[in-house]
Order: sequence, then C-alpha cells, then structure tokens
Amino acid sequence: MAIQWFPGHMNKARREIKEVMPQMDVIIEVLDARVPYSSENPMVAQLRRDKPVIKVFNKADLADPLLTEQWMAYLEQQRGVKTLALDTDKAGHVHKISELCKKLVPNKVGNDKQIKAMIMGIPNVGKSTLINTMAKRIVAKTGNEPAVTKAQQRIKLEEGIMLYDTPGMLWPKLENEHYGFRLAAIAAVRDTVVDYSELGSYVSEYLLAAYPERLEERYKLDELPQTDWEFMEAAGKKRGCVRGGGRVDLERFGAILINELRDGTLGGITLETPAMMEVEEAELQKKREREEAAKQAKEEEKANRRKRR
Ligand SMILES: Nc1nc2c(ncn2[C@@H]2O[C@H](COP(=O)(O)OP(=O)(O)OP(=O)(O)O)[C@@H](O)[C@H]2O)c(=O)[nH]1
Repeated sequence: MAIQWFPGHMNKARREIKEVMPQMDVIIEVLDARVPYSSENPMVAQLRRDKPVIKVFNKADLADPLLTEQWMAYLEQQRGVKTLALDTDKAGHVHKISELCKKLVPNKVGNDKQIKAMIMGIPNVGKSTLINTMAKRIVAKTGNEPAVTKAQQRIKLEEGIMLYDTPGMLWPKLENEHYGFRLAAIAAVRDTVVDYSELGSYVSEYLLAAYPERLEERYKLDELPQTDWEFMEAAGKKRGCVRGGGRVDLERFGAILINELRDGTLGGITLETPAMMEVEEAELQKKREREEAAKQAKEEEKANRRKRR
C-alpha cells in the first residue's frame, strides 16, 4: 500500500529540523509500539548524529508486551539509543522521560540550567497526548485523525526541561509496501486511502502466523483456515458480513478486523519483529543496489553515445 507524502513538505521539514537540531541536547522520538520500526522517521537517525535519543514506545497498552521488550533490547544496541515503553494515558509513566533526559545529559542539570529536548514523531503516534501529559496542561491538540499537529511550539516543563515540538510534519518510512500496510493498519495514514479487503488480507496473513489462537477465539472458528482469504471468508460469515447470493463482503469484514485490531479487542498485538525487519531491510538494500546499478549503466550508455557522435 503506497503512502503519499509531498516532497516539498519533506524538504521544508528537513531544513527546519537541521537548523534547530544543533541547539538540542536530546531527542525524544515517539514510536507506535505496535510498529516500532515502520513508525520511525528515516531522517531522525541521519540528523541526530551522535545526539542521545529516547525512543518512546507509545500505545504500549495496544502492543504485545513480549515483542515490546524484544524491540527495546534490539534498538538499545544502537549507539546513543535509550528506550521507554509508555501508555500516555498514565501520567506517572511520563515522568520517566524527564528522568531519563536528565540521566543522558547530566551536565545540563541543576541551578539555572536547562535541557533542550526535541520531540519528534510521525502523525498520530500520540505525540500531542504525550506533550500535554508532560506539560500537565493542554498545549497540543489531540485527535484520532492523523496530522492534527501543525505549528511548532516550545513548552517549558517544571523539571528544568524545555520541550521543542518538531517543526513541520514528519513522514513515516515510505520505501517498502510492508510499511504502508502496517501503518494503515494502525491508522497512521488517512482512512480514505485504505482498501479494507486488501489491508484485512495482509493483516490476516500475519495474524494467522503470529497469533492464530486469538483469531480462533475471537471469531469462534472451530478450525482455523490456512490462508488469509479463506480466513476472511470464514470469519466474515460468522460475523454476518454476507451479501445477496451468500457472498462474503470482504471489505466489510476487513474493516471489522482492522477496527478490532486498532481498539485492542484482539489483545496486545505487534505487527513486526526485529527478525522480519532484518529480512525486509536486506531486500530493500538489494533493491537499492539494483536501482543504482541500472542508473549507472544508463549514464555510461549515454556517455558512450556522446563519445561515438
Ligand atoms: N491506546 C492508546 N491511545 C493513545 C495513546 N496515546 C495517544 N493515544 C490516542 O492516539 C490518538 C492520536 O493521538 P495524538 O496525541 O493526537 O497524536 P499526534 O502524534 O499528536 O498526532 P498528530 O497531531 O497527527 O501529529 C488519540 O486518539 C489519542 O487518544 C496511548 O498510549 N494508548
């Protein structure tokens, strides 16, 4: 599933972040715990360089706790990366972010000193909710539609920390169609572009392999079908998503499945694992190399033609 993002907006955000980044002491990157890899912004790693980053696993209440632990350990192997799992509705948890900031930049703690922390995250990961909880007041608009955050803000926290909201809007990973499907599954892209039968089948395939017992239990199936489409047919029938002629309305069942995934009815689910990510990254790397080789061959061909003339 392709996600659209305007190159002009991306360049503007990159420029603005590049400009303010040198003044920052620490980066707080908010991720969605259900897709900790797909919900990263690819530019954060490039622009932060050696600056410490706290990767916040937000919406951890909707994720699989075992995989959250696995992901946190995996990401902490990277230089300068610390992780925290949060359910931002619990104000107590949020305090841990400030404590970690102070630990990471101890030279900026005490007296009149102040830690400058930039908070970053793709739309709808819960950035505004987090900012409001940290500030203990409403400073950012929240909502379950992506792209509510618009203007940049600076928020003074009690704990000697100045929080900077990201200028501009950050895009998610766009290079691989898997990222698109997973981001759509957690509603990080606008609902209007979603084909629920296609998305439902993508998610079913993963759930059949990773959480078969949850599907069996939720959709009351005596025997779990082998393939995604067979599962959608069987579960759709059980749910009464049947059209004239007895045909299952896959779009309707797809929407039911995705909504039950999104609101936690299916239990804590994480849609990607570090092992999956390594395979996908290796595939992407090969694709990039193929594209680069094709580009070079084209340029050589062009140069040869010029020489021959
Ligand atoms: N279950 C759960 N929902 C959360 C959590 N944090 C935020 N949400 C919900 O996620 C939705 C998006 O939250 P926002 O804070 O508006 O997200 P944002 O990243 O600021 O979004 P933009 O303004 O689009 O950048 C809202 O419906 C929140 O109530 C959490 O920890 N758990």
